[in-house]
Amino acid sequence: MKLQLAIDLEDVQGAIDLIQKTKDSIDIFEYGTPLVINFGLEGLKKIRAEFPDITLLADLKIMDVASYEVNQAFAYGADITTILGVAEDQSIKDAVKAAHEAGKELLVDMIGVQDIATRAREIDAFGADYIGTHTGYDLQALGQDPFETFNIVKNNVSNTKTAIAGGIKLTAAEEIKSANPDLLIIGGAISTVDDPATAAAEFKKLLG
Ligand SMILES: O=C([C@H](O)CO)[C@H](O)[C@H](O)COP(=O)(O)O
Repeated sequence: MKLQLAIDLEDVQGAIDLIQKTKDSIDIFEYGTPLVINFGLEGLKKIRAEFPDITLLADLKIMDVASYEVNQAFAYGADITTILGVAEDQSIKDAVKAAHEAGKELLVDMIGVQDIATRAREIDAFGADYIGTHTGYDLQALGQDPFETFNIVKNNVSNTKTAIAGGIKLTAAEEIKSANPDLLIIGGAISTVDDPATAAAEFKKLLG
């Protein structure tokens, strides 16, 4: 199981400081959607310049013009980018093709998908690298978590690596272990605490 830190901060220097503090424990750093909104891909380029060797995911949550946007993410330094599972089939197929032609990876984010089992099987057939079960902030605020949906996804894919995200805290250790995703994505539970380095190390220890 790999650990991804979602950096949903509102400034690039804060992201750089957070990477510096946590890099011993994190496998993949996510240039989060708030950074994309505030600084575009120029912020990603700055982070790549500071850290040439880390694995960077750009959380673009692409919906259309997939080949172009996927390639832009890679041109600015990403190793992985994201498209929404609710996008058109053609967009997801184009995104997979563009990512693989570039020698990079694509994560399909299932946020907002209603028929999880059917869409998971379809995305599995499209050849995406990761399928991400994701309870967004707006549903976290209503008390929802991603674990039940994750199991539906896991039972409906054969080739695609599984990822899980959405308000996951260390107190969910037993659920994390039982879900056993290929990629555990943690944001606020590391980035908003007083000691992010220790929090990241605790998650890493849990992954074994
Ligand atoms: O993708 C995310 C969200 O939509 C905001 O952009 C978060 O990165 C994801 O939910 C993980 O962060 P936490 O929920 O804070 O763990």
